[in-house]
Amino acid sequence: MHFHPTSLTDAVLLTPDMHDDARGHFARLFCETEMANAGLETRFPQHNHSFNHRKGTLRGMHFQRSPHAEVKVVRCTRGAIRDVIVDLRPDSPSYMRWDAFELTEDNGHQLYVPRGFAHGYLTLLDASAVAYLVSTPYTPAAEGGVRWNDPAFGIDWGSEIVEISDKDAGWPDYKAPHKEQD
Ligand SMILES: Cc1cn([C@H]2C[C@H](O)[C@@H](COP(=O)(O)OP(=O)(O)O[C@H]3O[C@@H](C)C(=O)[C@@H](O)[C@H]3O)O2)c(=O)[nH]c1=O
Repeated sequence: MHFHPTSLTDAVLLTPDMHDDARGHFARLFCETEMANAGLETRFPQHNHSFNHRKGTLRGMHFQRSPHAEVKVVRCTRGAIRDVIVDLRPDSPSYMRWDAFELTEDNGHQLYVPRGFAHGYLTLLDASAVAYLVSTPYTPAAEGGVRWNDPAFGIDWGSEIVEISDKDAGWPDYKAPHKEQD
């Protein structure tokens, strides 16, 4: 596994070591030791999967509020997606910035999404599927979202959105969290 820093603080692109032979290839998708050595989360009590019928399907941007904030490790298992993250940590050097990554069935890249980031994706092909590890159990009461076209972020999705849930189309404009008084 190779660990590549991204333009956003603490977000990491993981690329697998491919062991090719006459049968095909072998790749280690998750390694507790390598993740720990890289200073990354190693405990993932949930493993989720989502399938999307159509190219142009957008899911996101989602996060869970503290103390239920989650790390996610996202992989495209079929087709291709544009995976987008936004840093929503006010104390981070990359606060309010976004980045996008093409994750495909063929490149096997995985995106490590730290706690405090909003995450979403747009499918680039019909019948695209995504699997992701999650570090904190699903807690609907702690769920929050950022609208895909919120002018506060100006995310470039790169292609047309044709399918989105009512929930995701309706996230309110982003408001910076209140600074705690000391
Ligand atoms: C996320 C999730 C949803 N569900 C249920 C709730 C609902 O009935 C159905 C679909 O939920 P949603 O519409 O929230 O699914 P979806 O829009 O795919 O939500 C996911 O989006 C991506 C971008 C993420 O980053 C994930 O963390 C997650 O928020 O599945 C669970 O039971 N467990 C889960 O962990």
